Amino acid sequence: MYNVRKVTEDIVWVGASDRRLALFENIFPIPRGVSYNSYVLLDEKTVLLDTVDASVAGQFFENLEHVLDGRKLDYLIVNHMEPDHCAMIGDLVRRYPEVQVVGNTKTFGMIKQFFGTDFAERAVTVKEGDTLATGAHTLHFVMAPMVHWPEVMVTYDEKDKVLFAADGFGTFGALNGNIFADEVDFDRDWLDDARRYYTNIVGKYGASVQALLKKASGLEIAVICPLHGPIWRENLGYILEKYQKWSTYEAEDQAVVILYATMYGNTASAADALAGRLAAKGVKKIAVYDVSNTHVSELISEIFRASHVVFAAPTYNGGIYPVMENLLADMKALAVQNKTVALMENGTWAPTTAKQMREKLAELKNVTILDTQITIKSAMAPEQEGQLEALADAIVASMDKQ
Ligand SMILES: Cc1cc2nc3c(=O)[nH]c(=O)nc-3n(C[C@H](O)[C@H](O)[C@H](O)COP(=O)(O)O)c2cc1C
Repeated sequence: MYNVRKVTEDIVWVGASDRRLALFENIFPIPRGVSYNSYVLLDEKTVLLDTVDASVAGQFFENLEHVLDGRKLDYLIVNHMEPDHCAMIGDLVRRYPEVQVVGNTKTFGMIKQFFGTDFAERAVTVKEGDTLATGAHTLHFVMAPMVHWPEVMVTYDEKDKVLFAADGFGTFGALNGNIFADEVDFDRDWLDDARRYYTNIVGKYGASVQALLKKASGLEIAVICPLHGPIWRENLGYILEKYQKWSTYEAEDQAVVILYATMYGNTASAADALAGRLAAKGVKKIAVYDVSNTHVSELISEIFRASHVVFAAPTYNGGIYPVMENLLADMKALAVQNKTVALMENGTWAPTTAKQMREKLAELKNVTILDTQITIKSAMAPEQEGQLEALADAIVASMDKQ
């Protein structure tokens, strides 16, 4: 059964959701599923903006056929060539043989790589500032390289003031009938997934996102249509402010996140003890995670959110406990920056993780590593109470008063 919704008078959402996929990109757990958004503009010409992942192809083509209602498809605009959006280009061309494919030079390079042809006979190559008049609407093409692939562009509809934002403003989570952010409790139910999506998938490219936000600030935007998750047509400032913070690596909250690794529970106990001391000193909303039991994408998201992060890890064969080492590598890969961090190490005979974690964290930009740190020899001793207090004091002293 078709399932479509109007975004504006002339623009229709024809996307679909997958609630079966366990791992997005075969990495990220998506217990709430994911949507693949696609949009049709019905004007004198008909335009499709991006296709969908192969997993929802059946639903997508049923939606498209319903919306076109016997009309031919004139244009496909390819804003992003990642296969969760471009997978159906080949099928689409077979089903709608008159369609012209609109993309930039890099788009067509990738189309050739994925589909073995660059559809030269139907290709419309656009560049920054080019427009496409479809009747009452004029579409503007704005290049958005490395948000988060090189070929990415966004499309702006001048008439309805709609920005088709590619993966920008996207989030994990299936759409459940309510396709607009103002129809859901975004802050309660979606923000964590939006942050996890952004920080893990786009997070490395903050400078590119900043460049796009600057270009977008010159446009009058009433609606943001992302390729995943809810559409924004109200309170755009909310999500723009989040993007401003995430892309400049500014913490959303003055908050402490404690990340510990443990085999036998002693480092966990010390981490909890620190959390307790911080709470006693008035720190609120402290978050504590076991790195082995929390997906690294959630840890990355929490690290972006908070101003302060404590890393607590055992020494393992002379190195950093592997799961913690993996997290530190991921932080570097995703260009995490602008944090205040503190360290706790454990070791039964030669604890060295604090030094090693310090070296890795020092490679990140704009990271302040507190001098006060704690070494645990197997289990934290009651005599170390003073050290716990001192570390908690150092963390509190480095936090902005709110
Ligand atoms: C496989 C393995 C390797 C370890 N390697 C070291 C090491 O190189 N240096 C050290 O001081 N302790 C080493 N330890 C000891 C742990 O770091 C220590 O027992 C620590 O207390 C574990 O903390 P936990 O109770 O939080 O798991 C090792 C432990 C294991 C199981």
